[in-house]
Amino acid sequence: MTAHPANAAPPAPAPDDDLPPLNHGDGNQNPPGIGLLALIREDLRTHDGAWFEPGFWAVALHRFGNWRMGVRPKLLRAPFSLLHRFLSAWAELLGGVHLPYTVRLGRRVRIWHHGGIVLHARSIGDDVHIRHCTTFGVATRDRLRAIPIIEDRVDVGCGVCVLGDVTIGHDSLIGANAVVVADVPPYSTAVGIPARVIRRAVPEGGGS
Ligand SMILES: CC(=O)SCCNC(=O)CCNC(=O)[C@H](O)C(C)(C)COP(=O)(O)OP(=O)(O)OC[C@H]1O[C@@H](n2cnc3c(N)ncnc32)[C@H](O)[C@@H]1OP(=O)(O)O
Repeated sequence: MTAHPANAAPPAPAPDDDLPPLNHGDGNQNPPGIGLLALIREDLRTHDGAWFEPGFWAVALHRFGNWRMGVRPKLLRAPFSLLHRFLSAWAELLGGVHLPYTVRLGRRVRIWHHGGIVLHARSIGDDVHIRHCTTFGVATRDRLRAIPIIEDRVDVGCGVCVLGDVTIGHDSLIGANAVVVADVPPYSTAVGIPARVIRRAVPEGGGS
């Protein structure tokens, strides 16, 4: 005998229901308090004026994709969203940097070199450095919201993977080819697979 719908067990929660939704929709992932052009000029300075670098294209297009022009109606954004999708698809194809518009991206983020870079993070802080063949993303396909947070001033070596709902604490260094699957505390140097902290350089006074 089947249970009456009113008595049926509630559906099981999805494995990542404990995590906040991704930053889709109308949210603006650009840093507050600075206009689009000033932001892109700052990104260009961060990339040493190298406007031809795919890392700069990826960051500038991300800024453009989140530009809201101070108007709310989505209709006005639609043509720009399409343009953004088209340009970023081409930039990704040519430069090998995938930086979704849903990532909350800090100021002065520098992407060195290009190729094999996939940055599906919840947020990337200010003054973060990223190199070729770096991946930020999910650890398993059943937890699609479980993606990393990269705090301010993190320096990510080439070939690094940061997987799942983990946080790389600010002012940390991640060694080349490390695979990070657990939180890294601030001011750490982490290396290896799985990454382990080999050093912590907390400034005098304890840092923040
Ligand atoms: C074209 C380009 O130039 S692109 C730029 C490429 N460069 C990068 O990506 C920079 C990434 N930097 C690194 O990987 C560095 O080695 C760092 C930052 C992790 C560590 O540098 P240092 O502080 O000088 O550490 P140091 O060289 O003293 O090594 C400390 C220990 O970690 C080990 N180690 C260092 N780097 C790594 C690594 N990537 N993976 C595994 N172990 C490592 C060392 O063998 C050493 O081990 P031991 O104590 O058992 O001898």
